[in-house]
Amino acid sequence: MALDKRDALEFPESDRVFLEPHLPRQDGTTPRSDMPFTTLTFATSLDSALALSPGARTTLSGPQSKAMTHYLRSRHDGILIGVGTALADDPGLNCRIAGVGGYGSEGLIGQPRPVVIDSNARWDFSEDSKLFQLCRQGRGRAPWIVTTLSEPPAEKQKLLEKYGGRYISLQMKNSTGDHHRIDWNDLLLTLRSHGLQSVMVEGGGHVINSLLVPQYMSLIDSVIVTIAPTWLGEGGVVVSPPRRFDGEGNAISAARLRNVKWYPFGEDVVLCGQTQS
Ligand SMILES: NC(=O)C1=CN([C@@H]2O[C@H](COP(=O)(O)OP(=O)(O)OC[C@H]3O[C@@H](n4cnc5c(N)ncnc54)[C@H](O)[C@@H]3O)[C@@H](O)[C@H]2O)C=CC1
Ligand SMILES: Nc1nc(O)c(N)c(N[C@@H]2O[C@H](COP(=O)(O)O)[C@@H](O)[C@H]2O)n1
Repeated sequence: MALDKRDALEFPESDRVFLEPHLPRQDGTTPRSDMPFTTLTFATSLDSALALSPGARTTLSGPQSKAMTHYLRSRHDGILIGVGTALADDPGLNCRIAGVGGYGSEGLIGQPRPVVIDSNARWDFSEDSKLFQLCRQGRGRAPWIVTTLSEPPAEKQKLLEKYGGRYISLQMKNSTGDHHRIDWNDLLLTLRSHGLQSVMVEGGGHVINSLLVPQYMSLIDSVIVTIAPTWLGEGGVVVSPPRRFDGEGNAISAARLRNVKWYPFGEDVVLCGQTQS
């Protein structure tokens, strides 16, 4: 297998220092032993949009913050998206930083495990999907797909397993009365039990908005958001969690970050913070 550095991204050591306090510990220990260290990270426009429309792959990050995101990928065991993102983007979800597996070194060290929430196995992937191309090139791992089906489609399962991926079956949570959502506690516990000590949740809108609610906020250990100097306009996929109200019925902010730091990064700014003190 050729180990080709030509298309690798560079992320200099000097730029890594500021991120360190916001990242999973290097020794692999986690704040809670049964849960992965969970980072919420995405790129947004000034009008809080992730993409121009649900089906549109939209570039927001400039070159420096894109390299930063790939460094984040190298520092997490898993990278999680929803099926809407898989369908829209045909993403690679690998790490293309110089020096990680497939980009200047052997094996898959530094390559995160893609995890796709796809309750009803809607994602119609094939050998040609970007993720599997990268697997064949030794530049990425096959996905784990989280489904609520107890028997996922056999053909898709076969293809996944051929590349070392798998379906993970989880029951829908109904204790909150929401029969359409996988419970984040169950999901993260399951991923930890499958060996992921850290997970970065990358999107899209439904995934992020379902995590940014009071009952799950404490599961997020770190938030790292790239803000690009652009407005995408109406009709975009937006990060806007459900409204909250105080005891008197007045609207209050849905979520607020603490311990916030801002870092200019090329034309973008990267915001790091925590959902709790
Ligand atoms: N700018 C950025 O950093 C990113 C942008 N995106 C963009 O976001 C767009 C896709 O976003 P969305 O359409 O909102 O799709 P999505 O990626 O959030 O997936 C939504 C689907 O995932 C499943 N899902 C999510 N949470 C679930 C839960 N808790 N339980 C059960 N099922 C769950 C449901 O089937 C839902 O329809 C794409 O255009 C993509 O390019 C995606 C990731 C990052
Ligand atoms: N950090 C960031 N900046 C952007 O501008 C983006 N559009 C995204 N999107 C996310 O990255 C995935 C694509 O990854 P590959 O380049 O294919 O590996 C995409 O699916 C979104 O999750 N992120």
